[in-house]
Amino acid sequence: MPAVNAPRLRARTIEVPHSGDLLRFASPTSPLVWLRQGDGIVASGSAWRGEFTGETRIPDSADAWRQVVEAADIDDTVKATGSGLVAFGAFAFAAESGARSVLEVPELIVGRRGSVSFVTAITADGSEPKPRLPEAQPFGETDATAILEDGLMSSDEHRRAIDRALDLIHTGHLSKVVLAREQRGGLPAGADRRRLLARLASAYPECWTYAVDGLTGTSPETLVRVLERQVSARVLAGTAPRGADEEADARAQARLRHSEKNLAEHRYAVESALASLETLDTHDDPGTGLTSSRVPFTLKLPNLWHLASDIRGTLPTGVTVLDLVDALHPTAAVGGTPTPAALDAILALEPFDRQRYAGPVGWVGAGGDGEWAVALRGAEIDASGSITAYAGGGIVASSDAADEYRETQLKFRPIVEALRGDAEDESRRRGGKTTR
Ligand SMILES: C=C(O[C@H]1C=CC=C(C(=O)O)[C@@H]1O)C(=O)O
Repeated sequence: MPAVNAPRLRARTIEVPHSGDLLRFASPTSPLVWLRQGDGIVASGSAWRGEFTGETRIPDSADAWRQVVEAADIDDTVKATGSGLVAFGAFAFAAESGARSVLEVPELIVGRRGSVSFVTAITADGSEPKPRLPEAQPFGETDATAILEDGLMSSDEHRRAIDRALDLIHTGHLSKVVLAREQRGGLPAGADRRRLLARLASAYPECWTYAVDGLTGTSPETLVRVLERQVSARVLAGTAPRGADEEADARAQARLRHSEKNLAEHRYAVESALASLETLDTHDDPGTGLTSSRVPFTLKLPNLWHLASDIRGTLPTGVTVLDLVDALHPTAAVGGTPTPAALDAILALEPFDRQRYAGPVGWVGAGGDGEWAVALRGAEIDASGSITAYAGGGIVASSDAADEYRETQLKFRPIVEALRGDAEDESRRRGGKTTR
């Protein structure tokens, strides 16, 4: 286990009166945000930061977190989801990535779960933390808008990459590989990034709106969630465009439900998630008792339909949510099947570094609980405002390149429209609801 420079953190949580719009408490330039349906945690400052790279980036972070928690002095009488000592995290998709994987313990967290609002203050210098609700900061004048353009993977290159992936599938090297493309742009200097996050959260209220170390987006896919030892995960794979009117939409939903191509793509993803979680089921207690819905359901998002399956179980003794994140990543919803061959194909066929796109993003608590999503429908936005957005799709034997390209366009929509500044209007047009 790598030795970690773990300071003795002190964390104090208090309940506060209803805090209103949480985003008003986030930093305009380097927000730490985890929100769904108005609940969640936002944070500022840095009390401790761990950076990890390479093959062992996730287990190294799990070890580091154990050491940080062991050394910490925590007083949390609120005991709500996300209260107490918490680290936000984001991990690179690939071991070879140049992107840093991070765990970040902020200095101040403002959170809400249902009717409970709370503030956690954290110090690293031995001083007594003084939690109090800071003043809400109105959004800045400069909006976080940008127009994105194709990056290294033009539509022609995307088609060529899919043809090569299909060759690998037809010659028996792979059953499925998820190929992505990227788009690039830049934020105006001094932009208030909370305005972008507000549009993402309002257009996709049932998705996880996230911002960690510049990784920004709104994901429909729960990689894994542990609350009071209960484990849940939502596997998404298989996609169809929404219909233009109610009837066409119902037809699109029915077609997706019966599409052999999409059902196959989905099956690979569920099997990989179940197999990964079962590797942790080696403890003395009765086990995780994992269950998954036998037939996927259709999940309606403002921009598309997905096939979805929920997995549930109980956390084995001695395991934290970061161990589950390590076991699950990368699922076949973002890598492929078999995983090693799919990862090799991604490295060979995508002419860019995915950075933390399709990697795990979320938070971990001192008790090993936490919520992690797959970082989809978003972008890396660096400190200078330079943006790289990503979207991909699962390629299986019966995939069609033109359909796959259109699917990536649909998956770019949340971040592209929020950056254009019109996601709120779009959500209103669509009725703004995400439903099962
Ligand atoms: C890889 C992405 O989506 C994944 C999640 C849901 C459905 C998917 C699909 O149908 O291909 C992908 O597996 C992405 O949004 O960039």
